[in-house]
Amino acid sequence: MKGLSKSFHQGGREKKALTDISFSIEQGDFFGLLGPNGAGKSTLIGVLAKTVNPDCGEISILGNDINRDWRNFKMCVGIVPQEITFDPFLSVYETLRLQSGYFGLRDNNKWIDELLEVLDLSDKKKDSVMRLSGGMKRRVLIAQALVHRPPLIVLDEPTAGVDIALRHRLWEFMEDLNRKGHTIILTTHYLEEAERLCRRVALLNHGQVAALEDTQVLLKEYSKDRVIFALSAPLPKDFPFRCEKLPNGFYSMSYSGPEELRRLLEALEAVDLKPEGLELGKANLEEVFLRITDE
Ligand SMILES: Nc1ncnc2c1ncn2[C@@H]1O[C@H](COP(=O)(O)OP(=O)(O)OP(=O)(O)O)[C@@H](O)[C@H]1O
Repeated sequence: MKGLSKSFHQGGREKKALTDISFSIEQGDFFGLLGPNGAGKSTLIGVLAKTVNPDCGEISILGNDINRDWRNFKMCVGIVPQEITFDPFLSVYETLRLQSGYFGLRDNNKWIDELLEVLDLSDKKKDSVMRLSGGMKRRVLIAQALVHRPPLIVLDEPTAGVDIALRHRLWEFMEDLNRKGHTIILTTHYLEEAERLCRRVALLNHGQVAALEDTQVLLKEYSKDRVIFALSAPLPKDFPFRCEKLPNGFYSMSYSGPEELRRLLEALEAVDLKPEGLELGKANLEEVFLRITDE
């Protein structure tokens, strides 16, 4: 996508939801789209779904422009929306057949059965969608987005409000889809989820790209590993490392790499202090997120 911008006008006021968004996602990537509430993630997904008309900019998938090649474009992408909306009178199976029809796929039953199997919905296929539990409805939404085997799958908060067991199953399912060659865009408020799954992330803030990086690079750049320990005596004032005293009396220090940690331990030994209850904390995406969105 290149130069995408979108403003909404409400009550005579202009709200810029997206400002000059430009980035590309490589085929086969597992890409995280992150950002606080109101950052513009849903608007961007709306542009991909063509439910939001951008003021300017271009967007294409595998060389198909959203306007010039809409028929091919829509075959390239499957979107799992955040909100659950179904035709209440249809069964799970009918819902998926209807969606197949939308893509002009008449003979799609074999693939629908496979999807139902892998999403553990086979025994629900005749049930009305509205009678399913929230987690099951979410799985039907995923099946619906996959009926046409799109190379790009966009998942807008697919695990919001689902229990831990199902969340893990969905993670495995997404990883499997990615292994099979599907490119995935995932938006989530669970940063642990993004950290675990996404190879690259874009962080949107106030409608702009605030960071766009390999997840591991971002972790290295913005957040440090941390060591927490207790001491039997206070640290001397001229101690060469900056340690923060926590409310529980423990000390915490950020460090980069094992060499710096080794030097800290040696410095403690040099002043006859022995760290107790030493705990190492890994850098995490939550810290990166807070730091960037705060700035
Ligand atoms: N249809 C609309 N009319 C007016 N303003 C809108 C509309 N859709 C979005 N906005 C505004 O655009 C901005 C971006 O909203 P968007 O829903 O894209 O954010 P988001 O990152 O998806 O947030 P969340 O994490 O809460 O889902 C917000 O300020 C929002 O109020």
